[in-house]
Amino acid sequence: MDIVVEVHKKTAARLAADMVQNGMVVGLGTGSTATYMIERLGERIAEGLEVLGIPTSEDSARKARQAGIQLTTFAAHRHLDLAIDGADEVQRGPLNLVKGLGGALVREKIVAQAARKFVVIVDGNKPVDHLGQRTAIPVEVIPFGWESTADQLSQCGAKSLHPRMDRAGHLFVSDNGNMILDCNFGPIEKPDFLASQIDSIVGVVEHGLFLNMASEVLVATEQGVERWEP
Ligand SMILES: O=C[C@H](O)[C@H](O)[C@H](O)COP(=O)(O)O
Repeated sequence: MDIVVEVHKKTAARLAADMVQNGMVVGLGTGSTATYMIERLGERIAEGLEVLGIPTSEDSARKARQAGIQLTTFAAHRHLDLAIDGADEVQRGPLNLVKGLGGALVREKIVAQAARKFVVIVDGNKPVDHLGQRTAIPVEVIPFGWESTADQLSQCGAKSLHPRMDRAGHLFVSDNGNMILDCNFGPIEKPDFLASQIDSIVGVVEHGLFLNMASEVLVATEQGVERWEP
C-alpha cells in the first residue's frame, strides 16, 4: 500500500462526503476510495447529519452499517440525490470511466444512473488519455455458457481475456451470482462503439465502461484537489 496515494484517495473522498447535505439519499460506492467516503459520512452522521444510503455492494453495505449510515433501497427511493464512487481509470476530457476492478460494476452503474449527480473520487494515478490504457475492462457475464460469451468478447477486439479469480484461487462470484471476465483491449479509440458492441452480446450482464455518466471528478494529487467537469 502506497501511503501517499492513500492520503490522496482519502482527501478526495472526504471532500466528496462533505458535499452531502441533510436529507439526501446517497449512493455509496465500492472500493478503497469509496470506503474513506463512507467513513467520513459516518463521522458527519455522528455530528448530526441525516442521510439515507444505497450501497453498491454487500461490502459497502457492511461498511456503511458499521459507520452508522442508515440504508434504504430502490423500492423506497427510485432516485438518488448524489452518488459517490471511485474509478479505475478516468479519461481526461469526456470523463469516461473504467470501473469494476473491485467486482461491483453492475450495482455501481445502476446507482450512478439513478443519481441526479455522480461524483467520482480518484487519486492522481487514475487519469488516462484512453480508457483501457492501463487496466482491463471488467465484463460481468452469467456463468452459463461463459466460454461462448468470452469468444464473442474476443471478436470485439479483446486481445486477452481472463475469468476473474478470488483470493482462494476459485472463480470470483459477484454479489449478483455472476462471473467477471477481465478483457484487455489496450487503449480504446472509440469507447462508445466498443460499449455498444459489448452490450449486444447475449450473456453479458454489464461492462465496466461508464460513458458520459460522471457529473464531476475530484482528482487528488500532491498539488491538491482538482475538480473536473465534462
Ligand atoms: O468494483 C469496484 C469499483 O468500481 C471501484 O470503485 C474501483 O475499482 C476503484 O477502486 P479503488 O478506489 O479501490 O481504486
